[in-house]
Amino acid sequence: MTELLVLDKVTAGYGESIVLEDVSFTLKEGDSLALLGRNGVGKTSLLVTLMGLTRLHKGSIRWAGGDISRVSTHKRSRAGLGWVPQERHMFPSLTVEEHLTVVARPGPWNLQKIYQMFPRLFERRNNMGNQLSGGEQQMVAIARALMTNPRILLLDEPMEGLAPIIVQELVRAIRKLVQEEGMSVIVVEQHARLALSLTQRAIVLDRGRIVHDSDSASLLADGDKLDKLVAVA
Ligand SMILES: Nc1ncnc2c1ncn2[C@@H]1O[C@H](COP(=O)(O)OP(=O)(O)OP(=O)(O)O)[C@@H](O)[C@H]1O
Repeated sequence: MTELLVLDKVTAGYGESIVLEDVSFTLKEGDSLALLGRNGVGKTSLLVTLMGLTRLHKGSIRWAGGDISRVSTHKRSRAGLGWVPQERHMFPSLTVEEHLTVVARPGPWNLQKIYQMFPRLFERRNNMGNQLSGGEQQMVAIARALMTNPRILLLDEPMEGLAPIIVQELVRAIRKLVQEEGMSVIVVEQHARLALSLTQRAIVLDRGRIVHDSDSASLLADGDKLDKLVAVA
């Protein structure tokens, strides 16, 4: 399969300050990557950099064969980068269904397919954005990104702050996306073991640099190493 995303020695940050250094990796269509590391090591900044919202000091980002290093966020989104930021950005005056239809772009993901993936959103389709639980908001955020028919989903801590029962529902949906739909994903997650169980590959960042890159299963199997790298209990 051809390369979908290629980061080549990416050094980026906010203004003059650098938070990512010399970051290189390649993903192919259908790859799933867990992006792990302690708080503040640059995981969110990496997703934000893919969307063109930091200052790229050095290196390049290639997407589907073209250089997008200097391309606007809007164009990256149109080119198939589906970003689900940590803040869920619900509109209180829009229903669930309106949240989905306003961003729809042609492709396999439509309302019917979304409601199959998230039956709870079908039940809540006429509820307003401010009448949803945190978990339901997260589902809307993911569903909204899917409605743009992206070629990759960038998920920033999708399980954060959610009740265990909802986490299970989300995990099922993300697993289905990755394993059955073949969706390419990068998932940033504090719950390292959960993220590793959902993905094929894992990259660990420390102070903006890649300090580990392997398949997810082998990192999951090496608990000592994982704990050292991400300091989970
Ligand atoms: N908008 C910003 N302006 C300036 N510095 C920022 C900005 N956002 C993040 N940073 C800094 O960049 C570094 C990396 O932060 P980032 O949020 O990417 O880390 P993270 O690994 O996602 O952490 P967390 O798990 O806490 O979200 C931190 O030192 C942070 O203070």
